[in-house]
Amino acid sequence: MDYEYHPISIEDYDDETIRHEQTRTPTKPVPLELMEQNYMRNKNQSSFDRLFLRRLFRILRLLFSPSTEGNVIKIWLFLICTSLLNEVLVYIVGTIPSRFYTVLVGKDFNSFKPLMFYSIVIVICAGLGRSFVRFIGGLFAISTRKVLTRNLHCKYLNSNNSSTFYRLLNFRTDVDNPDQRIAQDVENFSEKLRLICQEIIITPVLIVYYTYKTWTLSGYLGPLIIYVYFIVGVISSRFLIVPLVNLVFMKEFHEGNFRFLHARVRQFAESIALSWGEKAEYFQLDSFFKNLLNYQRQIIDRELALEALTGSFAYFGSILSYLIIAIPVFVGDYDGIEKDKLSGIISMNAFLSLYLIYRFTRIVEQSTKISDLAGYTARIGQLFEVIEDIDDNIDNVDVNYTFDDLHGAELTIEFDHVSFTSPSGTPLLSEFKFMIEQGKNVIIMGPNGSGKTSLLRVMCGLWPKTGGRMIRPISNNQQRVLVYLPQTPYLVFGSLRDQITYPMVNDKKMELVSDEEIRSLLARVNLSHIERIVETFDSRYGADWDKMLSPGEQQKLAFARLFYWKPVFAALDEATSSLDSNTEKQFFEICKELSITTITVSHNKSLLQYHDKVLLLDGKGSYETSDVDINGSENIVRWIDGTLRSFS
Ligand SMILES: Nc1ncnc2c1ncn2[C@@H]1O[C@H](COP(=O)(O)OP(=O)(O)OP(=O)(O)O)[C@@H](O)[C@H]1O
Repeated sequence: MDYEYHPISIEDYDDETIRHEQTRTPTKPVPLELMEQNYMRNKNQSSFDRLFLRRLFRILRLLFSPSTEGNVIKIWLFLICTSLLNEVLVYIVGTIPSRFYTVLVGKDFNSFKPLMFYSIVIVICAGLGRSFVRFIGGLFAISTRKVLTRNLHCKYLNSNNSSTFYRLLNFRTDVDNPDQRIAQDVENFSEKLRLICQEIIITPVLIVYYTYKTWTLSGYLGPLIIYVYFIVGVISSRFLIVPLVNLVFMKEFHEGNFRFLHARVRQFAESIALSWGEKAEYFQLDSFFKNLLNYQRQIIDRELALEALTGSFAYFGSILSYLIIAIPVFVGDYDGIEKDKLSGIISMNAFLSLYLIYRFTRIVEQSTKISDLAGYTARIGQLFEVIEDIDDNIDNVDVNYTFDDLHGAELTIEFDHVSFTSPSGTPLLSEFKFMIEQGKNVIIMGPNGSGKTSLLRVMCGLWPKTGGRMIRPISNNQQRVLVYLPQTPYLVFGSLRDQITYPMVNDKKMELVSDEEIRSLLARVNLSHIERIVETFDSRYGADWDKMLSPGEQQKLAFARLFYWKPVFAALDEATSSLDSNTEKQFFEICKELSITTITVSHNKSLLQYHDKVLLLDGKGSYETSDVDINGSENIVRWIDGTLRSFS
């Protein structure tokens, strides 16, 4: 399936088209306000209906699948058993006062002592029972979080199609803040689910039991009235839950933006401070925060109405039990029964129906938690759907070959009539026919925004094409085909050894890459002095790498990574922009020595001397190519200047 760019205007968004359209047609970024409007308009994305149930069942299926690693089923069964035991203990504790009453009225000291001992033991057990229910509830929440987060992580960053997260972050305008959804919404979901389950896990068993008991004492009318009462409660609370679900969804959207903004202040602290930008940041953060508070306030307003309804519902339940008892009394069913016996029947009846009603009110009382749960379910469910949608629609027209297919021949990356556009629909290259050959360095030049970096994105399979195909090699375990170095290197959240070996995934890095090897790589890129800055090669410096090294040193470290991997091709996207010309020369010479073919993006004509071919892009779809003739460097510069002038 080939991707096409068809920018969709926000007006075109409707429920059904969004998901399907956007999978095939990545759109230009949507401003935050429009995204918010879009969410508000498509409230059924976060509704409390069949979609909610479908998403919830999907999540529950994942949690309770026997192959799931989190032991959720075992913990769930354990929670049921502990809750039942706790219920029995609570019941026994409830009988203690009447037993004391009998013993005290009869002044029976002999029975008082064992009763006191028994009561102490039972009360301690009941206390322990309650704590255990909470403890196992906590384990349940952890397992839920573990299963959901790991599953999402796996789909987001560890799927067969390695660019799922990139497409999600760059092309999907229908999903905000995936990081917030994975980190925060899943946790909130797990916590709400635990609270609801803890409250009502054994309710079905108790309801069946007490329905039967009430039926035998008061006939079918008692349970029937209670069931009607419950259904009315559920239906009326549903009306108040529906708007709450969307508010919770929206609040989390703003929560995500707010956190992201704070993270950016941290990341760009120096740039902000050097541009005296504190006030601007303060006002921006404050306006985001106000938005967030606005939703939080709307939620508690709505919750007040919901709480008032469920509270009144609970109190009404206690009166209802007397109505149930009154019916047989006034209809005359109990006529002829002695008064003493009648009061016993009435009190038993009252107890049973009250208990049944209490169980139902506990369910209705979960309404606010259920509305939160529905909001989080919408956010997590939507993320699952979009990720799968991306994976189902991967561009698969390209031909990938491995080293084994080559039988010793040279590697090439071939663009076969490739066309692509920018996300806003501007054609950047049309019918592009070009071959990058092993051993022949290529330099890509052109005006700003002409699509040089985008060509590398297409080459690496990140951006979709509107036509054509590529024939390209893929890495195997022994040899990496391509390493990409951007202008601002990506420094990982780890140690010096991690910086050099990135993206190696191996706990045995220390054995695979010796300290000597690191030292020699550092020496090759003139960075030996950073050995003095770090404690050890394995001390982790988190986000501090950006501060510890100057931009030029960061670029040098990126080259150390390149020289460690020795790939066949290196895409150097302005990767030497902060280096002095001697270092630049030295690095291109090392690339040659290590047989690394460079695909360089640069505006710097002094780099021409290290390349064999030049590719000029005009940013409107056309391109020109030429061999770089070192002997006639003035000629090639003249040709480039002339061609670039003709482009504009
Ligand atoms: N994520 C994006 N969303 C929307 N437009 C984008 C995105 N990324 C790039 N573009 C647009 O695509 C066009 C090509 O961008 P690209 O980064 O490839 O240009 P470039 O030739 O590398 O520019 P420069 O010389 O400034 O580095 C630009 O007009 C840019 O605005």
